Amino acid sequence: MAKSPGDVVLRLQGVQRSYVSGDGERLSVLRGVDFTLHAGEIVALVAPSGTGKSTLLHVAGLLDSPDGGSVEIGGRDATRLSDGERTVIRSHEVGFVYQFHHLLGEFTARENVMLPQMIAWRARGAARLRADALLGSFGLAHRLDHLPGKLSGGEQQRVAIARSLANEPSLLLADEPTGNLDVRTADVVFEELLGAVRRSGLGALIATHNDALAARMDRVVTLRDGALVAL
Ligand SMILES: Nc1ncnc2c1ncn2[C@@H]1O[C@H](COP(=O)(O)OP(=O)(O)OP(=O)(O)O)[C@@H](O)[C@H]1O
Repeated sequence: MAKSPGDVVLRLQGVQRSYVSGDGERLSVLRGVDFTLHAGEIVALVAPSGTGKSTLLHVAGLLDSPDGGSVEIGGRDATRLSDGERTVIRSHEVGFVYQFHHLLGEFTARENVMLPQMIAWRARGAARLRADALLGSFGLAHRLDHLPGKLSGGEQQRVAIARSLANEPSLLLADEPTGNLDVRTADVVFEELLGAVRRSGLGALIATHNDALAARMDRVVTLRDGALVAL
């Protein structure tokens, strides 16, 4: 659901997550992450490889549960909800974009953007209209019936971005969303992503290794010793 500018869309408090490796050793990746993201705000997450960016995005997007702390989306602490309630929040409130598009190869561009809407119980006709409008806004009106395998890398990633916005989430989480594209295409697609996010008024946390892309966002944070700090 769209939020008013300034509304808190994501609040992490004291979030901890560790992994136990094969030889029984514990690796504490997140050691007390505090973070607040508001509607209309785009934040870059820039940190060296292996410091926990993906872990943080998975926990923030309710794909993974923290060992400690709270994850509030739209004012509700997801760590206190059932799996079913978390799934509903994830599908209605959170959009994800990954480095690799993860489109379903046997479905067309339009169908890939319709699917999450139908899973969230939107009527087929309305889902189709929204898919066509979204894909059109990314310059893909002539690619609606194409299978992902018939699209260029940039087009595939645009479809993935359109899909992430299909259910009008309040929160967008992106993990190297243009990291798999050549520099020029990455630049264009990233600009389109930022434009779409700004128009939607949602809050976005976008992990990138690219300082130039990070500089186009509203603020930059990094992970240091398992905590999130401003850069
Ligand atoms: N399921 C897992 N089991 C054990 N260790 C894991 C698991 N997932 C991640 N890790 C470890 O946790 C640390 C953080 O991983 P994560 O993928 O979050 O880092 P990242 O900052 O996203 O890295 P990159 O930029 O390379 O994608 C790494 O040392 C990784 O090996």
